Amino acid sequence: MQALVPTKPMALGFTLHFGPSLSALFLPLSLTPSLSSIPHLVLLESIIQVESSIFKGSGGEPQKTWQPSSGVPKLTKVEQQKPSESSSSLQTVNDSGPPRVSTKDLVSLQLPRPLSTMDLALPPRHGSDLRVAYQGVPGAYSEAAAAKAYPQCEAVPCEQFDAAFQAVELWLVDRAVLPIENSLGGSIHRNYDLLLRHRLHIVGEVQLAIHHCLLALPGVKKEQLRRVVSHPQALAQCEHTLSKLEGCVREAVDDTAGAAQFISAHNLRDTGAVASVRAAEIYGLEILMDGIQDDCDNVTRFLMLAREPVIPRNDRPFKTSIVFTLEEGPGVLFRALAVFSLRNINLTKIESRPQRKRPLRIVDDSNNGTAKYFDYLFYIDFEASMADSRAQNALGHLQEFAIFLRVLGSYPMDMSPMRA
Ligand SMILES: O=C(O)C(=O)C[C@]1(C(=O)O)C=C[C@@H](O)C=C1
Repeated sequence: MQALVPTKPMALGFTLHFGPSLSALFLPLSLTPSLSSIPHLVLLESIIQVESSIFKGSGGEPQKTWQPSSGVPKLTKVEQQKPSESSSSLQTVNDSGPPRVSTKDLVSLQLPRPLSTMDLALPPRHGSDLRVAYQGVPGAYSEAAAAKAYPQCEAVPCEQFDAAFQAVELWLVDRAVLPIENSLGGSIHRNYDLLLRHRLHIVGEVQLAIHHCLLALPGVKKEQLRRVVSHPQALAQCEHTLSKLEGCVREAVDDTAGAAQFISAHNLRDTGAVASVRAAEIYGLEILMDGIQDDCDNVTRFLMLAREPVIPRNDRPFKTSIVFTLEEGPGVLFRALAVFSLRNINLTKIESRPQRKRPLRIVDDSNNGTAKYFDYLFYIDFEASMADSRAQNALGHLQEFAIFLRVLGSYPMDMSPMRA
């Protein structure tokens, strides 16, 4: 676990080091103007990475850099062997003529093999070389979601959601895992807005059971607390329990684990944090209360984001997320939803967000009291893959009358058992 410290040499022959120092090991990524003002370097590295991902090594994972000599055993002369005995051994120095290479030899050479359509259909890299951005500091639920989505990945903390989006766009990380909705608190609107503002693709989803604890410095009693700090969603999810803590005010901070870190760093004996068991372990806090969420079924759904989309498939349950806008008028939203119902496509989520650039629409200025409507963006998740003709036809139909339509991603549904 570490803050964002890309140390890979860039194409211009020097190393970019964005991480401040070792002492800031847990400092999350914040994209500063100076960092975003180096697009040419980033572009160069992007090109390298695009090229390198064309090749696959024998381990089944795309290699970061393809070096023709790296996996190839040195070709040495096979001594004291008659040619007839060494038909399967590769000889470079052969006095009796050029070496003969059999297919068996080629297998042992471990040359990169060409990609097949099967490789392309595989989910994106889940290997240990993947860097995954999340919002928060170590111990945040988002970090656990990143680990569930990409086991053994290197989770990269980011200060804000926006920084996580940009980190993927700038090739500083490979993926981002960000919360989109919670079963108690509802939608995380900021991420809906950012999905539209950025050009990333949803490549997967992961659902995480959220188990909140009330944490404090060792030895502190519940009655001593005058303040409880946490992420606003976490505070809302524990409303019932927290309202029973007398004389305690609630304060929102960027993330749950950040709240725990804050108490620990400032030795605050009058402050508690709502955070995870892992946050308690990392920041040396004690668990005063366990499982304090209002409902034991507290689940947050996270999206996995990447620069490239996954290739939609039909052989396993897929979900597709879209965003669109409509003309104003009676029944237009009804017609939009009907394109799915007509094809028996199940909708799993619908969300509307005001259009920032066009928040008000004057519909009638003939009266004294001018009527104004809000204009909305509609976000819909439906249970079908873009490889499914029903989905293609539904979106073709929607496109006939939607002013704007974008597919945010078509990706495998999270069917895994719930775990915290
Ligand atoms: O603060 C964290 O630990 C987070 O990962 C953020 C977050 C959220 O944004 O909803 C994630 C899951 C929980 O629902 C509470 C907070």
